[in-house]
Amino acid sequence: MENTVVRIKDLVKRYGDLIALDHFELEIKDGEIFGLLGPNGSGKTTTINCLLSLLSFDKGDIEIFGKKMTPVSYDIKKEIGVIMQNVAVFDELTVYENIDYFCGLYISDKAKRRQYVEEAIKFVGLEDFRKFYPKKLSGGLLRRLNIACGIAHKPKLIILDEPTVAVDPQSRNRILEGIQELNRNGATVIYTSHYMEEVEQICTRIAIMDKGRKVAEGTKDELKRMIKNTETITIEILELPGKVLGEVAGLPHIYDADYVDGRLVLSCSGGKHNLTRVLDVLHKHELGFGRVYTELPTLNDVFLEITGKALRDKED
Ligand SMILES: Nc1ncnc2c1ncn2[C@@H]1O[C@H](COP(=O)(O)OP(=O)(O)OP(=O)(O)O)[C@@H](O)[C@H]1O
Repeated sequence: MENTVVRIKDLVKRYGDLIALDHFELEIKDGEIFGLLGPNGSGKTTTINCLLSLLSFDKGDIEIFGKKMTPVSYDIKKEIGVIMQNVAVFDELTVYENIDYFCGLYISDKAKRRQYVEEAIKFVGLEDFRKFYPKKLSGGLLRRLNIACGIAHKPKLIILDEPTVAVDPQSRNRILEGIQELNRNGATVIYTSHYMEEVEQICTRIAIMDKGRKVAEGTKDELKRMIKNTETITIEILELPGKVLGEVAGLPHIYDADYVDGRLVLSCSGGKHNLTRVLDVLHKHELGFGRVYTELPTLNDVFLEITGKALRDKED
């Protein structure tokens, strides 16, 4: 369980003047679902491409399964399954033929290959689409085909680069459950995404990237413990006199209080009875209020606190 599957040391990758990876380090252990989380352009895809030796780099070392990774490390490559951001299948081949083609790159025994292809089709739920050509598949089904092509040869390390972009919720859930099942069956998984909810849902350990650097790493609980925020309280309230806002802001454990558009938002650090104390103040001043909710910190809060900006674009 504790064997190192991937080790990236001091990786530097430049595109001209742009430093895409800035002394990036990473260690991934056997059996992990490792999440590489970061906003667009933070260097996730560049990391994966360097890892796979698809891209040369300026400095650093990469080892996979304890061996140095090079463009001709075919013994390593055959143990890796890759599902890239852009769907890469042949339009002129059917679903079955596509999976058979990719599986055939690694598995020459025909009977074994037939079995593996059938297992992959079943795994992604494309049984009814065996003879379909990719053009006839919806975006979600096409993604599932892409995944089947990447995992049919039963790789020990599976790398998925944003596999759920532009995928409907049903296919998205299926993909996430599928990744967890592959992991339960023994595969180590690297999963890149800028969707923090997905990473929170399935990843056992997470590295957060920004501008080619690793800004934080740990389990999701460890990451959340790194920041000041432990709870955000929101109270819908029509009117809030300035002196009451001041009183609330002065309560213990509240380090930020904001009242905008009828919403009082309080950031708390530690403490057990923050909400009760706030409501006591409102009662004392006989102020009515609407909905009240409290939220635990998210990975976005972690990113926000470390980098000063939100993790993902609004349109996502
Ligand atoms: N071929 C290239 N030539 C020049 N710059 C590039 C190239 N590929 C990537 N970059 C730049 O390198 C940086 C890292 O890009 P990369 O695609 O690795 O980020 P990412 O985190 O995977 O983003 P996304 O979520 O958008 O895929 C970005 O600033 C990007 O514009």
